[in-house]
Amino acid sequence: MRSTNEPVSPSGAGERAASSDVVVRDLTVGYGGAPVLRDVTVTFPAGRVTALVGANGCGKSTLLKACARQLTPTAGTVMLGAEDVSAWHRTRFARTVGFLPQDPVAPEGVSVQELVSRGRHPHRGAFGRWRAQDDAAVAEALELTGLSAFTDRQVGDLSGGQRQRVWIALALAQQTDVLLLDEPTTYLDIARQADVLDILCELQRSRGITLVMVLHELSLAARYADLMVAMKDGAVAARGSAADVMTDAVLSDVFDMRARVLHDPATGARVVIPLSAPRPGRDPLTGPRPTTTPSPDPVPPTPPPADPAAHRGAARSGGTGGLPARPDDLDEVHP
Ligand SMILES: Nc1ncnc2c1ncn2[C@@H]1O[C@H](COP(=O)(O)OP(=O)(O)OP(=O)(O)O)[C@@H](O)[C@H]1O
Repeated sequence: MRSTNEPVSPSGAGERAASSDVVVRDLTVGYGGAPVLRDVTVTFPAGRVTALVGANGCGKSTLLKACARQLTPTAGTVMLGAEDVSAWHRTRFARTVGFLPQDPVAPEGVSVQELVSRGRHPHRGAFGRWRAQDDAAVAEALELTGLSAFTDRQVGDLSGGQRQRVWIALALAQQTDVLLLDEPTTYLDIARQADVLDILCELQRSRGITLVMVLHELSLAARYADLMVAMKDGAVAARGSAADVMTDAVLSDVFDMRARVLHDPATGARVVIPLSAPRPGRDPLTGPRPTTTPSPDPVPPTPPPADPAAHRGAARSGGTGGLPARPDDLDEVHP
């Protein structure tokens, strides 16, 4: 996969002006007449990276699908800037908005090159002619995703992670101003996750595209997104920077769990530590407490802090639940 320190060469779409905000207004949408989202209003800012986070089933994919015109709202609108996209011709929409669903299915027997080339369909002329710029866009997408050596392989023969990169390449080949990606990193190993997000964010910077991604890995979401939108029960529960959204309180609310967020000042990264629900005989961080005979050399209990103010702080935040002392280089983030 290509190093993201290299500039991304503009092939066709590279020098476009920044796209418009994606504005979701009073949106009610669902399946078979049953709403999943009710009166949702949220803006995904132009030329920025937004991460959509939230528990399984809270409506992230539904929101993305509505933005991609895969679902028809029963009320409300999706706008690009000041324009209601429901009125757009589908070719115009496909040239402007790219969408990668959660579990795309490749046609049987299709090669990597063929599938990625489908990203160029909206750009084909009146007679469907294939042009040099289409070749360039496909080659660039394959190179960016590290798939240049895979062009003749059948998509069905690839690993889950390789297949996911093919779908990302298809979305890149489409060269749209807006990219909506539903869990683009799910099947990728940790290095490929960072590669793909580096590439997407580099494209966002160099081309000014608007990127909206559903991400389950909160630490990655916090690291890469300019804006985080946390959803709960079909509504937006929190919206803001990682510092605003990645807090113990928001995560506890949105995911219905106890969590502790650590901030690494060296990298700016935020790391979420899920804590087990308090249960008798179970330490929230380390799991079950031994109930049998103590070891011959037991670790002495941690003495209470000398500073009474530290006691009060711990009590206000619900206590630390017997957590070990924080590493020195990690600052805890509080709401
Ligand atoms: N095609 C469908 N038909 C009927 N109900 C659906 C359909 N797709 C999703 N739902 C329901 O809509 C709700 C929201 O689903 P959605 O896929 O938007 O959640 P999500 O936040 O993306 O979840 P996950 O993190 O598990 O992908 C869920 O209750 C789900 O069962």
